[in-house]
Amino acid sequence: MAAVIFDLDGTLVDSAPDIHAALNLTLAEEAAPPLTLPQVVSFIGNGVPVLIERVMRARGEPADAARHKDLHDRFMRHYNADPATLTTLYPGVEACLRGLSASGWQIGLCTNKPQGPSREILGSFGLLELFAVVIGGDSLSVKKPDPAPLRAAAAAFAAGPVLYVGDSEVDAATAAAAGLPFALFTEGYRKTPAQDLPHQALFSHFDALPALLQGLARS
Ligand SMILES: O=C(O)COP(=O)(O)O
Ligand SMILES: [Mg+2]
Repeated sequence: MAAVIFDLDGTLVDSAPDIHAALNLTLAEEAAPPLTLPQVVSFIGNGVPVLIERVMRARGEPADAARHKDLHDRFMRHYNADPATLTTLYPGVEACLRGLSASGWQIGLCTNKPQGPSREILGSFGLLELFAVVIGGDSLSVKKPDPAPLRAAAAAFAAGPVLYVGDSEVDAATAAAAGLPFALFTEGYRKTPAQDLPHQALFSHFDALPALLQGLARS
């Protein structure tokens, strides 16, 4: 039985608009100027604590634990209140996931986003029940690119090939560290040229993914 584990932000979903909205609600509370969507996209990938560090750096603020906690907690209140309204599935994602499930693939999620909003986003699209395991940024004491979260997701599956699908430098590094074949989705939040990231396959639309996964599972 083959299994495929997916990253979430920038891979299955374009979640930046909701993250952007929650960050700007947080900044508006202190009459601070808003961030642009491209700025916020560039901050996503390493989980919420790093997202907030990057916001503070972009605003020229010095590192400060109390300030970081205040921004983090206020952001999470806004984000948890509304994580899915502006979030969209990338084209072909639903058909791809349902097709993989129907043809016997086991499916998992490994994301640096906390489990709560991750589950809520998948649930809002009616897709949560397709996932046999959900590992979020708060599931373990470490986040991707540490391989532990991906290994924890892979451990949910019985013997057989386990593949990973993601969009970013973090995902490529995590797959390499975990020793899993990696399919890179090229339309997400990546900042590095795809050819400079370790990967076993590339794809720009989810219609192409099932055939790629079949090939990787046989290799
Ligand atoms: O929450 C993030 O920073 C990114 O999450 P991801 O691991 O789903 O890309
Ligand atoms: Mg991602």
